[in-house]
Amino acid sequence: MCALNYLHEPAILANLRQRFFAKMPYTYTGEICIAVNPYQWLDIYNERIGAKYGAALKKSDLPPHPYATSTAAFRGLRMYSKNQSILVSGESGAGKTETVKILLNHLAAIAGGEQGDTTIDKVINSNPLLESFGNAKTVRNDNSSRFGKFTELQFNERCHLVGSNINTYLLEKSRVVTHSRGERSYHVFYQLLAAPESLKAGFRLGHKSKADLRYSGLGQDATSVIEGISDADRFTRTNAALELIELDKEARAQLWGGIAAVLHLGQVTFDHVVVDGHDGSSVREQAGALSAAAALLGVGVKDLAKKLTRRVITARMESIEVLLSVDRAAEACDGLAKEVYFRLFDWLVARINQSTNHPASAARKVGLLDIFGFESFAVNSFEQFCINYANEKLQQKFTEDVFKTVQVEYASEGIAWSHIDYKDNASTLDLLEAFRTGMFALLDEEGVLPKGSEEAFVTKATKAHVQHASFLRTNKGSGGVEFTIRHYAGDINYTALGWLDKNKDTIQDDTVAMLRDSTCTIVSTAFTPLAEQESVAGSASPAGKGGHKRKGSLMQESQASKFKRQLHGLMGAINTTEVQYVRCIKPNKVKNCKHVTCRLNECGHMILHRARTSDVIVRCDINSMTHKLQHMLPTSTYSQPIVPSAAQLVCRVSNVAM
Ligand SMILES: Nc1ncnc2c1ncn2[C@@H]1O[C@H](COP(=O)(O)OP(=O)(O)OP(=O)(O)O)[C@@H](O)[C@H]1O
Repeated sequence: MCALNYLHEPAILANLRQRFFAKMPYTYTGEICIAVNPYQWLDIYNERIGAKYGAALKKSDLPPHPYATSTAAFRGLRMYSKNQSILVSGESGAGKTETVKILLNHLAAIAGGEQGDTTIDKVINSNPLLESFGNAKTVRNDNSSRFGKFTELQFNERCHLVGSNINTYLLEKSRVVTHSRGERSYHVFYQLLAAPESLKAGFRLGHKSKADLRYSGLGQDATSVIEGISDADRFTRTNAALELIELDKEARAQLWGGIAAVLHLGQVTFDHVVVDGHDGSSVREQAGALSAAAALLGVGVKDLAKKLTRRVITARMESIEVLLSVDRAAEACDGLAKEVYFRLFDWLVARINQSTNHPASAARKVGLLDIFGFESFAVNSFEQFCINYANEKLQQKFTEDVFKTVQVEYASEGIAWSHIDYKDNASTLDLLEAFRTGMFALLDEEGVLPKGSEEAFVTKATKAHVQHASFLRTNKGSGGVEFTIRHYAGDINYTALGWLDKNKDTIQDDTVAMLRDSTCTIVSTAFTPLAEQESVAGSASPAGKGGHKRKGSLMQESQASKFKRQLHGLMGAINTTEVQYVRCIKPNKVKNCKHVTCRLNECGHMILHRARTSDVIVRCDINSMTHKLQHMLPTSTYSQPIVPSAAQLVCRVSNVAM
C-alpha cells in the first residue's frame, strides 16, 4: 500500500479490489496485514508455504500473508524473548476466526512441540470444539463466533509450543432462547438433535427434530441448514474433540444432558392459577418437559417448578415469596435456560484450559485476539454498547501503537517529520468508563436503585455529560431512552430499553443454590463460585489449573462491570506484549469470491454497500471526488451523486470491468 503513487481512499480501495480478484487477499500497510476475505480456499495455506515464510529473511521477500505476521511474532519471541500479541479485527464475516486458525496452525508448525506431547493436537482441536458451543449461523456468517476470544499460546524455553489458555468474552446469551429468521441458535443444539436416535433417547429427545422444539425451531426454513455441513458428522467430531480434552464418557453424557435440558426448558409452558386469592402460575406438565429438564440438570422437579413460578424477595432480613404471573414465569424459564447454557460454555472453556494450560512450562507467550468488530444496527442495545466500548479500547491501543509511538520515536531520534493528525479517542473512553460518572458507572448506579429506570439513567447521563463532545441526547421516540455516542468509527444511536435487566442478567440466588446442589457434577461445578471450586477440585471441576475466572451469582457483579473488568485485564495483558495487527475486511454481503462492494467511512474503515454486481459505490470527500474517481476507475463511467450531503458524497459507478 505504501508503494502506491497516490495514497488516498479510492486508491486503497482499488488496490484491495484488484488484488482480491487476482486471488491475492493479503496486502501490507506498513507492518499491518490487511486481509480481504477471499471466500474461496486458495492454495496458499500449507506446510511447504508455511515453512518458506518461517525461513524468509525479509518480509518483503514473499507476498503478503498472515504467515509473515506469525513468523514476525515467533521471531520476536525467539530472538528477543518478547511476549507477542496478534490482534485480529474486522466486522462479522470478515474472516477473523479463520485468520486466527491460520496463524495458530502456522505458529504450531514452526514452533513444533516436545516429542510425544499431545498438547498441540489439543490446542488445535479446541478451536472447532469451542466453535460448536459458541458459534451460530447468522445472516452475515454461517459460522459466526458469538463471543470474543483471546488465546494465549504458551512456549517453553526452547520455543516449543507447550500449552494454551483461552479467555472468552460476552457470549451472546439471548441466542439460546431466540434468533432471527434465517439464523440459528448455537451449533451444538443441532448437532445433538442430529445424533443417533439411541443416544437422543437417553436425553429424552427421541424422535425429536429441530423443528419440534421452540429454541431450535424458531424461524425454521431452508436457510436453517448450513450449506455443506452435516450436523450429524459435526456431532461425531465434537464428541471426538471432547474425548481429546480428556472428558470421559460420563462427563460427556452430563454435558450433552445439560444441552438437552436447555432444549427441554424451551418446551415448558405455564397456566394461570389463583393461590390464596393471589394470581400466579403453575407449570403445564403435559409433555414432560419440566421433568426431563429437572432430571438432566440433576435437581428435583418440584423444586425446579417452584423456582420458575415464585420469586423470593429479601428485605430487612426477612424473605417473602412472590407468585409470578404466566409471563414472568416464562421469562424466568428463558432466563434459566440462558444461564445454564452460559455456565456450561464457561465450564467447557475452563475444562479446555485445564487440559491445555501449562503455565509452569510457559516461558513466553503469543496471544491471538479474535474479537467482535464495531457494530451499528438499526437498533443498538446493551450488547452493541459493550462491543463498541471494546472496539474503542482496541482502537486506542492501535492509535497509540501506530501513531503515538512513531511520533515519539521520530522526535527522540531527531528525525524530521510532518505532524500526523489522528483522532484521539481518550475522551470518548472516559465518557464510557470513568469512575462514578462514566456511562457504565451510571448504569450500575441506576440498576441498584429500587425504582431505577432506563429513562432515569439516560436523564442522569445527559445531565452529567451534556457538555461532552462525544455524548448527544437523542430526543426522538422510545420514551426518552435514546442517546448517541460519537465513536471513533461514527455516531451510534443507542436505545437503552431493557438495559437494567440486561446489566443484571442473573438468575435468583435460590435458583443458583439449587443448581449448585445438583447431583450432576458438571452442573454443580458450573454453578459454584470459583473460590469454592478450588477447595474441592474434583474430576469434573475444571478449576484446578484453568485460568478462567467464574464468579458465583452471589457476588452480584453487573454484566457491565464484569465486561469492563475483563477488558481491562485483556488490555493489561496485551500492553505487556509486542503487538502485530491483522485487519480483516469483508468484500461483499453475499459471501462469495466474485463480488466486491465496499467503501471507506470517514475514519478509513471499510464499510459495505449492497450493489449490483457491476457497481461499485464510492464514498469520498466532496471536493476531491471527481479527481479520485477518475484516478481509481479511469475506464468507468460514473453517475450523478445519489446521496449528496454536506461533507460527503455517495455515487454509483457502473461498467466496472470485473
Ligand atoms: N482465508 C480464508 N479463505 C477462504 N475462506 C475464508 C477465509 N477466511 C474466511 N473465509 C470464509 O468466510 C467465512 C467467515 O469467516 P470467519 O468466521 O472467520 O469470520 P469472522 O470475522 O470470524 O466472523 P464473526 O465475527 O461473525 O465470527 C468462513 O466461514 C469461510 O467460509
